[in-house]
Amino acid sequence: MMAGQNTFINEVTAKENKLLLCLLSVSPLLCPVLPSPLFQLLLLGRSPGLFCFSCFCLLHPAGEKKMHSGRLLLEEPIRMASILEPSKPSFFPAMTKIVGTLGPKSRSVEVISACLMAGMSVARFDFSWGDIDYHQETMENLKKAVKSTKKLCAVMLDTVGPELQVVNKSERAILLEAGSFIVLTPDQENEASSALLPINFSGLSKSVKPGDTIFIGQYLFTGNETTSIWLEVAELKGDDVVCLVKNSATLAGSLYTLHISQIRVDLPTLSDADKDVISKWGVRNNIDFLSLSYTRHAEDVRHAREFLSKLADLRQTLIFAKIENAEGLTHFDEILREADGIIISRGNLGLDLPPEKVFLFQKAAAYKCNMAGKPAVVTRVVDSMTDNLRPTRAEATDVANAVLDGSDAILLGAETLRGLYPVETISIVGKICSEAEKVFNQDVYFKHTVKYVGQPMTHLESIASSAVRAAIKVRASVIIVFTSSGRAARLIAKYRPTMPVLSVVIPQLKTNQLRWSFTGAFEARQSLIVRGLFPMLADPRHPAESTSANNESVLKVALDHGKASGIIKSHDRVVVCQKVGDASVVKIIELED
Ligand SMILES: Nc1ncnc2c1ncn2[C@@H]1O[C@H](COP(=O)(O)OP(=O)(O)O)[C@@H](O)[C@H]1O
Ligand SMILES: C=C(OP(=O)(O)O)C(=O)O
Ligand SMILES: [K+]
Ligand SMILES: [Mg+2]
Repeated sequence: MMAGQNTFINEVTAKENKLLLCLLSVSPLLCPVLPSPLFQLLLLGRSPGLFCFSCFCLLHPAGEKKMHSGRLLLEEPIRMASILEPSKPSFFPAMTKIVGTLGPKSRSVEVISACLMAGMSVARFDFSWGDIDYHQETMENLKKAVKSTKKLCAVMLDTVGPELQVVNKSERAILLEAGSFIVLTPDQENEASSALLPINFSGLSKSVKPGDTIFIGQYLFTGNETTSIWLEVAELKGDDVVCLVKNSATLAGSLYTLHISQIRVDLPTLSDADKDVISKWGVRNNIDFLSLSYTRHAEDVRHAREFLSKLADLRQTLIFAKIENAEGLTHFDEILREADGIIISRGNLGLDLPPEKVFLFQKAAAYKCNMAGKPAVVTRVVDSMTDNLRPTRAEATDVANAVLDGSDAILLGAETLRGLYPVETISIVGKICSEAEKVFNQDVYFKHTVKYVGQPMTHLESIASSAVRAAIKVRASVIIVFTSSGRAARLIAKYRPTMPVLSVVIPQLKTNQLRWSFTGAFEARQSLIVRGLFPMLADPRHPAESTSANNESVLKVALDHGKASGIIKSHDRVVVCQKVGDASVVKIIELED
């Protein structure tokens, strides 16, 4: 041991828990000589005056096996008959999270409750459609559903941004014939008809040229409907654009999205209407996530953050950049640095990119998010379930691939908003995710991530990765992590443990000089979009200091919670990540009866 560093052999004895293993802190210099893989380190502490040691002894490059080929699918041959065996029921639908867009078919207390029970953990309110009052009514129902089901749900506000829309006030269906011509006009006084469509953008004729392609589809178009049209720009006439209709279709509904491939729309990413909605509806409902539609530059995220920072508690709102077009794709790296998470918005991206390129963006973007430890959300997975009880085979396979690609969450749009089977959709998507998680090659992923992070790691990162490694080695049924800011829990999730992570959010008392309040609610809800994290709010009456006695009593509550929900059973092993005094500890406990 190096001078000045203590070796701790902890005697942590929870009343009902037998301590299996608990170790010590070691100098990093010693790591190479420790047997590898060693059951992982445990301690990160502070000796008087200086941060000392974090020991990171697993996966030291020396002695490690060479990296696998990198396939993120289990390499062991899969026994064919095992595919037909029914899956064991589990207390939670999947580690991958499901974001549901709430709307006409999913706004009653009953349906929202059923969505929560089926596994939806984030509710998306898309302001491209519906006004503040409409969404507030839905919100009130969500609150009732959360209360009655006792399922926590985060709230995401999705902006309109520079979305081009066609308004059909009369809502009468519009028949369009291939080969005919139609005029797009910014004059919104006009009624929509098969000869003329009013749009919300006056700069269209300055943005396009003859030969350009324009797409118009109903709000949350699904890609397998006959209600979308492709147009070719034929002629520009002042502010109007004359187009040739390329396919016959009937436009249905009150609102359509218009998309011009690879054209920059000169409108702000956060519009005045968005700012108004955020400062009214967003503030009133303490939104957990802002889904920033059509993020095209890192500056868009910085601007949104500055705006949120002035709105009371929305300082804590996380910003998810929606990458929906080629411009956002081009600036992806800088956007990722600035954003808290990414939405791979395949609805619009699927129009802006050639179809054969979409998968590559998804894989590259999810990977970059994983390495940055920021959540990746994939949209538009089971469009056909809007009208059908089962997804197509391609869709079912696509959901599984999104999980293997590393997504944290799946975002459902039309399927839950106006679909006939919102609850069934959530349930089926959850089941597919869960099956994919089982064959996700965690070993390859883990090693790659550790290598990517490099050395020296931050103390917390080494603790987090070690907790995951230890949990897998001892086949723990769950990892329990104590966290205040949520950072420790997110870092554990970054290493994609195969077991659920119970993140025990310890509230902290704070003041804004006017009133006292507790932190914790935002942090708990915000982990509901991260793969594998299951938050639990500790009782705020519980003292926040991480003394042994306090930790033990919170741990007991967490274990009881885990047992009550069926995630922890007698004789299970559990890995716990917490601070004791100044030292961060990873300990492994084995439960008795
Ligand atoms: N109130 C608490 N009691 C015990 N341990 C804690 C508490 N808050 C955080 N920890 C632990 O402290 C370590 C450092 O975490 P920190 O960076 O402070 O995380 P966070 O910001 O998530 O609280 C982690 O091991 C975490 O599990
Ligand atoms: C989710 C998407 O965006 P929107 O807000 O248009 O539904 C998408 O484009 O996939
Ligand atoms: K939107
Ligand atoms: Mg979109």
